Amino acid sequence: MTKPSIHFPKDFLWGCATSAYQIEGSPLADGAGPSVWHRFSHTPGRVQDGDTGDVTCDHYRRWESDVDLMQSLGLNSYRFSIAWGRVLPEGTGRVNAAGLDFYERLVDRLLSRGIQPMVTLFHWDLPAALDDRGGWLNRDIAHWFAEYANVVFRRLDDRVKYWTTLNEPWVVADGGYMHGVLAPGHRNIFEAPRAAHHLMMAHGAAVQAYRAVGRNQIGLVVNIEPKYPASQSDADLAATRRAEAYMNRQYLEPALLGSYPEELHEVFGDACPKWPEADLKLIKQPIDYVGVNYYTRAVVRSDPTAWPLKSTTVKQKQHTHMETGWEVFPQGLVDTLLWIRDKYGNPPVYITENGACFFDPPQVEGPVLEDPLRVDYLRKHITAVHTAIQRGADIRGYFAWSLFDNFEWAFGFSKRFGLVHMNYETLKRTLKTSAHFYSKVIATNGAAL
Ligand SMILES: N=[N+]=NCCCCNC(=O)[C@@H]1[C@H]2[C@H](O)[C@@H](O)[C@H](O)[C@@H](CO)[C@@H]12
Repeated sequence: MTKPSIHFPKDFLWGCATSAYQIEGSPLADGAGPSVWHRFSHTPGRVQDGDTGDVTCDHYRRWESDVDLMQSLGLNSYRFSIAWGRVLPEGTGRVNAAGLDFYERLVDRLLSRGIQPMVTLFHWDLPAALDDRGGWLNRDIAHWFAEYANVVFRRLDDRVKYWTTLNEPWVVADGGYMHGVLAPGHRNIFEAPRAAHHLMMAHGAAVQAYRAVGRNQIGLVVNIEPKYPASQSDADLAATRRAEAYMNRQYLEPALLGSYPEELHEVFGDACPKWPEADLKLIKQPIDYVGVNYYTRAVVRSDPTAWPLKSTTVKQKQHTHMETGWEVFPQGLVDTLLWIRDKYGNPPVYITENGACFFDPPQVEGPVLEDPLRVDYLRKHITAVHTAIQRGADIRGYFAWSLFDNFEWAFGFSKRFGLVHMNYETLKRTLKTSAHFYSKVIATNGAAL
């Protein structure tokens, strides 16, 4: 039987995603102020092998040829983030013209190559000067973030059609304030929900500011990891509900519904704050789309000894090279997209990140490096997106994570997610077979899957 031909909607965005601290390098160049990730990566023991973002892919200096590489792949869109500290070195007040100019030149070159920019305002690299003033623990950060957003909107909204306020606030609150494994490295259950709330207030303040000056689209990017109970026992079902509320609903629901899931009281206990209604009203600014970052699912088992969720995830068979063994589970992406369709009124959705790190075979020299596991992962997950579209989900684009191998936060350079291999000594970019595969998928709008 011939395979039914797959076609995506006519104006579907096909892109790759990156973030400033992970690919740019030159974190202090041309007047830029340091971020919390500059400090964190320069603190011994915080990042594997002592890796830092000082050079990484050197995109800050190689951006022109990198945009030409994107064009050669046939991308019609590119998702990247702006480093807040390049634009406002102290986080507020003085604008660093050189920093803003860098991003303006990048946007102009992308557009000249027929590539639509999708710009993230915050992808974890908070200016260190603001962390010194409390960072995400200070309610004033909503105003600081709106001030920064306004500077960028006024310069670029005539050319940037797709804006994102925050990338994955869950990771910042959970990694940076609950477990302390990411910048700024706090381990405090009383801080985590406050950081989470102030992140969402900043999101709302930036969207509110955008409506006064912007004419295009703005949204929020969340990581969604669907939770499946390890058994139908009451304990496992309750643990699964807590895990889903903590990761998947804690940010989406204040943004879309103006309320927090009740299960958060079970997670945070007496650390669970009570917020004024006005805060929730600010957070619930109408947005134009939801960005979904999908990597894997979690099979959840109750574990009363596990902090703070009292649950653990059960490792599954086929998984990627992530330490916690992210399972390859494309059905989870279908389930996630239909869950959003049904639970939140079928909002426009972009898959703003999807990809995998595998232990790619030893990097032999040559024009193309073989990465069959990543090709298989991308094929299955892009097919899952198509399945969800056929079942009525309003999906408008897909961004592979990531264009290049890059700085994978606390894992440093040990994890490779790129469709393009990065030689960190020579900075040579080498296409992997997944890059060629993705090019064909884009060129045929999905038919080559
Ligand atoms: N779903 N799930 N699973 C568990 C939670 C995952 C949270 N981490 C991410 O999604 C990060 C996102 C980040 O934007 C990017 O900066 C990171 O490089 C990638 C790869 O790590 C992903």
